[in-house]
Amino acid sequence: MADPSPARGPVVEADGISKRFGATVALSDARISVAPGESHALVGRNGAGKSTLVSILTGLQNPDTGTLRFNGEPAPAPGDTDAWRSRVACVYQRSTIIPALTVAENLFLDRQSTRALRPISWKQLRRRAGELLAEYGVDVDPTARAGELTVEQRQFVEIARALSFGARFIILDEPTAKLDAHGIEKLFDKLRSLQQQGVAFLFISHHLQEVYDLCTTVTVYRDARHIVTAPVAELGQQALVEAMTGESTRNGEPAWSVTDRQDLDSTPLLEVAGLSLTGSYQDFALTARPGEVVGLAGAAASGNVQLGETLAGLHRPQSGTVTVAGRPVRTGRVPAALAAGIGFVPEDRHIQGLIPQRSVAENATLTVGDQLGPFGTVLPSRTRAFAERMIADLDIKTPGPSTPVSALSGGNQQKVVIARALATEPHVLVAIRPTNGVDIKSKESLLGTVRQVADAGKTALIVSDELDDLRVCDRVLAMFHGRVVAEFAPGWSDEELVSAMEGMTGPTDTKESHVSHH
Ligand SMILES: Nc1ncnc2c1ncn2[C@@H]1O[C@H](COP(=O)(O)OP(=O)(O)OP(=O)(O)O)[C@@H](O)[C@H]1O
Repeated sequence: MADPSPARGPVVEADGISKRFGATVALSDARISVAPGESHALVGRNGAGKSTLVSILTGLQNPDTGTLRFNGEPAPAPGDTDAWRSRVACVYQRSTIIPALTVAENLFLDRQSTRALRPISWKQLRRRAGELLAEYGVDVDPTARAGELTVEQRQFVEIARALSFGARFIILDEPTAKLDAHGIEKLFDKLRSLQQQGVAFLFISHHLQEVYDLCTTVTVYRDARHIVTAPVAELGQQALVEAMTGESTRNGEPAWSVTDRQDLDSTPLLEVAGLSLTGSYQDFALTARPGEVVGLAGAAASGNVQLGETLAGLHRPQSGTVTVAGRPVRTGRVPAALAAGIGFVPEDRHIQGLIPQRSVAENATLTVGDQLGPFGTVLPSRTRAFAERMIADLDIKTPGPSTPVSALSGGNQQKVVIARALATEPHVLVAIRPTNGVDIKSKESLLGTVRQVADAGKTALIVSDELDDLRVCDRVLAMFHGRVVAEFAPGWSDEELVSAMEGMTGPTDTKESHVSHH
């Protein structure tokens, strides 16, 4: 349980931390210090060493060098799980909640200690779960199955569980990656109220706006090193990006700004008509031409993700047709979608995207169909050449094409997924939240790559609720509860698009030419 004595010094203080993995230096003489009750952001490009630091701060890995103290005292011995958990709580981007179990079971799962928190009967378990949830202000029924909760409710349960071991310090590693705007708002409210109770946090995010919204202090890592720690208020966005990239961004126009595109009147590459999937979306229609990047905007329950997945063959719609380059595509089958020329970037690279033990080159070139068959271990030179080009084009940080993707940082794994979708030279690229977990600089080059694909005469569909993803699009369809509620030409304002995604479709200003209702 929580140490009742007042905190002596920083909740965590790490100094001179170095860590190598083979030839890769993940951290080099890095440091971090978080004061009690502080909201501290840690930012850096993909592969900067953030996750490695998290694994060291939580006792999952030993640093090669350096010192680590919690509340002024040396870190617990490796493997003393209870001692680590009582000093530092952590919520990872990937949920550790088990959907088939109740909330109460999830809360008390995996407790090795025999101390007060361990209940004996179901009744007691439920009561203790209720108390625990109340303590952290989490309004969730302890008897509900975790799978029935919303993404943010599940995350709250996870936060409550992590803190229930007594720590007053929590690490949140890209906690907003799976949330829509509404969920993010709720998470931030929760974090602010925890902070008022004296909980400090270390917040990792690629969304710099979130850092400004939530945190008072920011630390920047670059290439395994500590670059700067400063009050958020003293470091403008430009200075922050410069610290992350080591380059000046002055007069840097974003690489993905949309230019005038008049040449879009050729035959459609993608035609969708009357597409419906019960419970997800109804009567969806779209005609997209070569050279076009179309955005499919929408919040969590809008159906936009299921629609993108349907185009990739992952769901069989109840009705409707999909046509690529004039040929009808058999729906509901991934190989058929691939063969028809639909390239796909899935939402969850862990589930649908990658084979972790395989190399960067293999993952970048294998298609979903290939995954089903046997696999050679020798890299053909063509595969290697393609992979090397992609590594350069997408700025993938890896020792080389034969490195297993499991050794890559999260953002760099995402880039491999994109490379793979492009490997088949698809007519139509369907990308779901393609820049999820990708740092700001790589985001530019990645969206620039999508733009190039379209400029080369293909069509791209970006399914996302990220405004930066949608800004690259030639037009954006906004979905709400399974239907397209508005269409926007370039030049839309954040407010009007966000309102449309939230189901408020009334024209909010006089730019009628940008909004047409269906
Ligand atoms: N288990 C491992 N084996 C080999 N290399 C690793 C391993 N874990 C991390 N690395 C390497 O260490 C470096 C730092 O990775 P880390 O995951 O800490 O980056 P990150 O800042 O969290 O990036 P991202 O924003 O993409 O999540 C990367 O070059 C990565 O490839």
